[in-house]
Amino acid sequence: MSHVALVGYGRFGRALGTLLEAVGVEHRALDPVADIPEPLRAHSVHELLEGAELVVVAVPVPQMRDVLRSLRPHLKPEHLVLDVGSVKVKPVEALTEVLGEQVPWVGTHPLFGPLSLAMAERPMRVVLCPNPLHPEAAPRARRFYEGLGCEVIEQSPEGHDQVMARTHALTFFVAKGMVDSGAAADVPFAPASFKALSRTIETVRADAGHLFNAIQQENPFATQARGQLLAALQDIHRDLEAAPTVTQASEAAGVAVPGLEPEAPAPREPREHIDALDRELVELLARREELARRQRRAQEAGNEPARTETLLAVRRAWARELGVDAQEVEAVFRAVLGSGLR
Ligand SMILES: O=C(O)C(=O)C[C@]1(C(=O)O)C=C[C@@H](O)C=C1
Repeated sequence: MSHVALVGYGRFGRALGTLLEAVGVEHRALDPVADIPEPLRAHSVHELLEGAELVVVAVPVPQMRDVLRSLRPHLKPEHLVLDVGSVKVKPVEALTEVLGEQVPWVGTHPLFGPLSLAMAERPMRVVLCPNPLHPEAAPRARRFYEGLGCEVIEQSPEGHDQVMARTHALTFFVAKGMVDSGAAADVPFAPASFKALSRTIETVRADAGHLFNAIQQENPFATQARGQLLAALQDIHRDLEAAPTVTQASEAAGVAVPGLEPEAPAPREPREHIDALDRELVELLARREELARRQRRAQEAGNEPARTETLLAVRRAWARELGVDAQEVEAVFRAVLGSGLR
């Protein structure tokens, strides 16, 4: 494949570059503000696009239209332009308006980012929004993403944004509420149920605001989803305040109490939990294999046996900490290190 042109080298552009490198796809990047390593840096739009087939626009959604306008005079019908924004209705409007029928384009949303890529999380999913102006663009984009190891889901821009309003936007909304109200600050311990949200809370804290604003303000369905959530929370709050106990409140107002509903799911058998855990173990082995491959590429050849001994000693210590037989755990890791999965 000819090289991929990355327009924008922020958090996502850079992370995508690493993924391209991992699968051996050459890329070049242009960004007036980001630090781009010299071998990858294009010094002009002309240099960026020359010889490229795929042009990935990885800029904040509010800048998309202007960036597309500045690229437009340099784009040719041989190019394929993809955006990677977290919302789809507005970027697709900008693509339609600026590139129209002349230059092939398609809207896409990779449902992963720098954090999940750094941890080699799988599956990597991408939503693709085919458009009638360029029916051949979606299959080309699908081939590109599948070549990177992604699963591709096709959706309309509206369908995509409706789902994102109820998932992405609301999760970040709740997480930001917890950050801003101080609820999530310096918790000394937390129950397991908090863990699912804690990653989003960390993302909200690390985000300079671009991601949060894009998924809330650039999604035409987010206002309504937030309003519905707030109304539901107000109702729940009012019911809780009005009723003396949870059980009485649920009987009076229909608040669902897990486990008390007649159709509460039956607890899973240990066998099913074991199957689920084993599936997770296999997924973890796949991620470990990928990270180990990256580590081998990054690190200089050194004293392998000494490294292995240190690694095993740490795992034996973890085993003791968790009350598992240290020798058994060592044997498992020796098997992993000795297998093709290392
Ligand atoms: O993996 C990360 O670093 C992310 O934050 C990924 C994440 C998210 O899960 O919120 C961020 C924005 C994208 O639109 C999709 C995924």
